[in-house]
Amino acid sequence: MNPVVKSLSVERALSPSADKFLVTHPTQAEAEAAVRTLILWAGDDPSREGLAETPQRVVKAYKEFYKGYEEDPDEILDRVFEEVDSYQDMVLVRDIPFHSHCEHHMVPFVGKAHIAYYPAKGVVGLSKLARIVDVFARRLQTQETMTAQIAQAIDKALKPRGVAVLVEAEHMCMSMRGVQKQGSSTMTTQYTGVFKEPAEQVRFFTMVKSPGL
Ligand SMILES: Nc1nc2c(ncn2[C@@H]2O[C@H](COP(=O)(O)OP(=O)(O)OP(=O)(O)O)[C@@H](O)[C@H]2O)c(=O)[nH]1
Ligand SMILES: [Zn+2]
Repeated sequence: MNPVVKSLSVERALSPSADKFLVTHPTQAEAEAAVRTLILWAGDDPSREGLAETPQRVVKAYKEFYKGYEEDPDEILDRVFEEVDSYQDMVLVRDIPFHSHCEHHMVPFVGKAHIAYYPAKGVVGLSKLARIVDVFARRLQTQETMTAQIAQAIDKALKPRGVAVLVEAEHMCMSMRGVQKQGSSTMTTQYTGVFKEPAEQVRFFTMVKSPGL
């Protein structure tokens, strides 16, 4: 057995949202040791001055990159405002920037999400839609999974007449390594409810791509 895994003493769920998978969570010292191993793997000396504190910094940065595992989308979307004078048309928040990491290479993919919904019983705070993007972006992801998860979370919490999510991103694993195609972008969409109608998808796409402020 891998000695790092063997030495782990505490087993606990990584986060409430990951409770399906009971994850063995390493200690900070174990995580830092793993970074030192990767520095050696890259071909450098982890004890030299410039790298001595790097494992500590990387582990701290990972807390930010993967903060989404500790966050609960239901809690974020908990507050619904019902007093909107029977507003029923589409609500669209577009150009929500995000950084995520692909689960295949743990390399960033960076882009924008656009989220629309048709309210049924009320609306959510606009910032909450942007927060939902980060909940799922700050995990190891595929773009497809992230797109679907954003739509499902909004659908579940708000029960709107429909949700549309469009995500566009550049994957660094396709630009800085591997096939090395800089500038290519990937678009993914997920539609529920009334957005399954092609005419609604056209309206959504037209609004997303219309000239901005
Ligand atoms: N569908 C999907 N694929 C992704 C995403 N992020 C990265 N990938 C792809 O995951 C694939 C992994 O392919 P593998 O053949 O297992 O790994 P690899 O040898 O590193 O592949 P190359 O990137 O082609 O060098 C690659 O084609 C990546 O482009 C994503 O969000 N969605
Ligand atoms: Zn990748």
